Amino acid sequence: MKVLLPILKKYRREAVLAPLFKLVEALLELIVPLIMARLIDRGIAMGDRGYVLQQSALLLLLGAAGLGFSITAQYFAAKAAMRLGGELRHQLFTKVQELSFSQLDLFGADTLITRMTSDVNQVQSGVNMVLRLFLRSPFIVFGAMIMAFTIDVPSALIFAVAIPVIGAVVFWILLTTLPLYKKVQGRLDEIMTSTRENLTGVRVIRAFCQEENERQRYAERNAALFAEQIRVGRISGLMNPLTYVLINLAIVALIQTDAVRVNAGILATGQVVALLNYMSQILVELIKLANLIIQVTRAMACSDRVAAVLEVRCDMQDGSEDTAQVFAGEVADANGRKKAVEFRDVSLRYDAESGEALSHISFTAYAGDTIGIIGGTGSGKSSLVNLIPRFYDVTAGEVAVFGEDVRKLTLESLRAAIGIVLQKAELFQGSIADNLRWGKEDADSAAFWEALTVAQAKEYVETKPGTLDFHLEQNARNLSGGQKQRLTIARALMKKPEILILDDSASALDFATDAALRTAIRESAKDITCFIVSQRAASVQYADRILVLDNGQLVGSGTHEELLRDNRVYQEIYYSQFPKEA
Ligand SMILES: Nc1ncnc2c1ncn2[C@@H]1O[C@H](COP(=O)(O)OP(=O)(O)OP(=O)(O)O)[C@@H](O)[C@H]1O
Repeated sequence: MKVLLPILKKYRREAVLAPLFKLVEALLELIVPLIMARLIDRGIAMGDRGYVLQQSALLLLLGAAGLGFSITAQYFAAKAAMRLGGELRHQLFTKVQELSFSQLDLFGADTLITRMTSDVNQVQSGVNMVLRLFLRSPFIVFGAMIMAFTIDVPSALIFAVAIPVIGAVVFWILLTTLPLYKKVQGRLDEIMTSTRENLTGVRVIRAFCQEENERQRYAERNAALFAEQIRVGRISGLMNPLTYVLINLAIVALIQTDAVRVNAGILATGQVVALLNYMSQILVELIKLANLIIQVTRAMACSDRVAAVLEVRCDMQDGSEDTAQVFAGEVADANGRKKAVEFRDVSLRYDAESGEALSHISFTAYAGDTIGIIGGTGSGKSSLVNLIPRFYDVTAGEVAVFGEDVRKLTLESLRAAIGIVLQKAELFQGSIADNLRWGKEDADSAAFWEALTVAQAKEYVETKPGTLDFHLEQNARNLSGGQKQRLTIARALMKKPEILILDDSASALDFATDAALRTAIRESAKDITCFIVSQRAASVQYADRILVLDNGQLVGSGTHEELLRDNRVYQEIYYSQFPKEA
């Protein structure tokens, strides 16, 4: 509710008008049995045709007016609910953009997708129903009871007993199903994860003939969701039969009592019809109320899940200093060199349970240096470079860019100064130019071609229909792996960054292109500080300095020649790729 109320306040006109119109409709509905009673007792019983016609016309008028009020109420309720849904989705999207990488890792992409789609839809339809029914249904239930009292007190006492009993049943079902709905949504998350994994990895699944296993796993998850839905359905399915049985028992009691009272001349037939009518109205409204409660229960469970994301405060505080100014103000050392990146005794742990991904790393990269980072899989190479644009915060120590702790720099200016090409080439639907504009919004075609040339992508882009306007499909599936990588490198170069990080981003390139790429980068921007992460010794061997990582520790630092002479880990990596005899 905490997240819903402020949004609903913005649409208070619709949120107030919808229940009000429903209330007027309910009022008209409550008058109908009274008119029917008069029509029977005064019109039909006394054979007054004119009165019958007059009252029938009044009934028709009430029906038409009720319909009009109902449609207007539906309109306002739907409008408020849709606006709320749209705004919730927007807020979630904005929050997801704000959260740190660790927080995103903690939630996981799949649950975030379910929360932004299915959960928001549930909340939206819950709110729609609440606006229409939360005043109307109780009003009819209690109004009908009061009307019954005005007709006949002993008959009305039956209402007074039936309604709380039914209320208790509904309340019990509500309490029992609320936690179960949360479990159902959790199972939906699992299905979502499984679906996404399967769709994105379909080629690998087929290549490894894992279709049957995957089908099996999916079936298990689906069965778990089904079982959970059946459990909750069994309990909530009791709602209608139980309430019907109770109301019908009350109707039986009512007929029994009233038959005697009609015989005794205390009640007229029309009044009995009105009482039965009120009982039926109560039945219909209680069923609606029960369904409303089920829907609201579900919507509340979903709104809690949405609120859980919205209430998270980003654990990464933005700094206040501008990176460009810090860089301009930096004083060169005695050798005339400026520090670009410095790791001061840095350790990183992704979460409390796991071990350290990086332990006590210290090194300095000077402006214009090319730093190679090499190590086995999982040795911490990506973790190390991810700390420079502050994708994660260090657990201990300090990462400084241009001499200043990255935590003191504004994230925007820090990331604007860094071009990063990630291991997995992510491109977006749109033209090649659209993708390159991510690096520089107002770039012209000369800038595009310059970046493409350095990234060794010019030749293949020229062959594509429409060249810069060539349309990339989802995940750029109409490009090869190497073409995608070169385009992501060009996109990073568009920024003209001070620091360029290539995180294993030349792995799909052949050795000649990889070498040409490194030379072109060096020639195009002499002052650029370049980090090249790779498992290939050939990609890093010409770096000014190579950092060797092993199990999160910095086990070597030096030039290729120094490391080849003294460093066991580097020797192992190098000779595994270039055997000595070769
Ligand atoms: N987001 C994350 N959450 C938790 N643990 C992580 C995360 N990213 C990496 N790790 C862990 O940190 C360690 C170092 O991973 P990292 O990706 O930095 O290695 P790497 O040297 O780049 O490996 P590779 O060459 O295979 O890409 C690994 O044990 C990995 O499981």
